[in-house]
Amino acid sequence: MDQRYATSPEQIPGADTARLRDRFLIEELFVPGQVTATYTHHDRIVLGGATPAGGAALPLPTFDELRAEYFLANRELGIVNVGAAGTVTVDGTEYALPNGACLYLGRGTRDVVFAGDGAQFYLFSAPAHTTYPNQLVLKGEGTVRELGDQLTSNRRSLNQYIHADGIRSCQIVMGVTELHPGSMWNTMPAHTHDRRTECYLYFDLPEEARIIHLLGTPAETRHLVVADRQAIISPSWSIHSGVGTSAYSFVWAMAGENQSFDDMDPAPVTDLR
Ligand SMILES: O=C[C@H](O)[C@@H](O)CC(=O)C(=O)O
Ligand SMILES: [Zn+2]
Repeated sequence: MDQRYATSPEQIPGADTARLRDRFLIEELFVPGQVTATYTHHDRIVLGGATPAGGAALPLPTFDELRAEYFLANRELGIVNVGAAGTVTVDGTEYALPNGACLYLGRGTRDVVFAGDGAQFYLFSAPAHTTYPNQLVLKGEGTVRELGDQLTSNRRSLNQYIHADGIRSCQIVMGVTELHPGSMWNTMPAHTHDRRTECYLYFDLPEEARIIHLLGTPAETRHLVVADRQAIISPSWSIHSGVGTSAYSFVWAMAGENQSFDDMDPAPVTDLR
């Protein structure tokens, strides 16, 4: 399991490209036949991918770093399938996850088994104090918010799946934003939320395209060049916004002090440096 300790905004000035990528970018999540995981000490989020292959079922292991008998002993998990249709079997109950479906698994869920060649299950987990029920929601069946404008190249549909008015959880707030064709910008004007860490998994970006992802405090920004199906960690003090050389989608997911989606500190465009 990849371990990433927490970073402070004081570490941003002077960080070169390699350092920024080591700290904030996860380049490979979907490795056929494997479950990958990164433990970030920002809000103790674990994110990764489960990619079944060769017709074999792929169990979710526990990891030494968790000091837990099984992965979900003290945690909850949000899953979004960004690949072909697959299944997740949870303590004997099979859930079918077509592309774009989101499954929530509560604390205490013991056995989690992924299956389906071509399925790519994105995993986002946070510590949980109690058990909320396991629940599945299909693509487009959450709360949908239409954001942005063609004139500012940021028309996008934001789907909220795990949130206060949808699938309930202890900490996780999770959904998928889809850029409309011809729109390239997400989350601009940008924001921070000092009470939550957020991660983005960019996907459905053409192979030759890239996203220029902005991070840092509003007064001290940097960028990462991000390829398809790579993830970024955005500490509470960092903006998280990107522009693609092509349209794309991303899974956004947060954990921390509260679950209030609109608890954001705006970072006006004219304040960015
Ligand atoms: O705190 C919320 C997150 O940054 C995202 O949900 C923003 C987003 O998906 C978008 O603007 O398209
Ligand atoms: Zn945010």
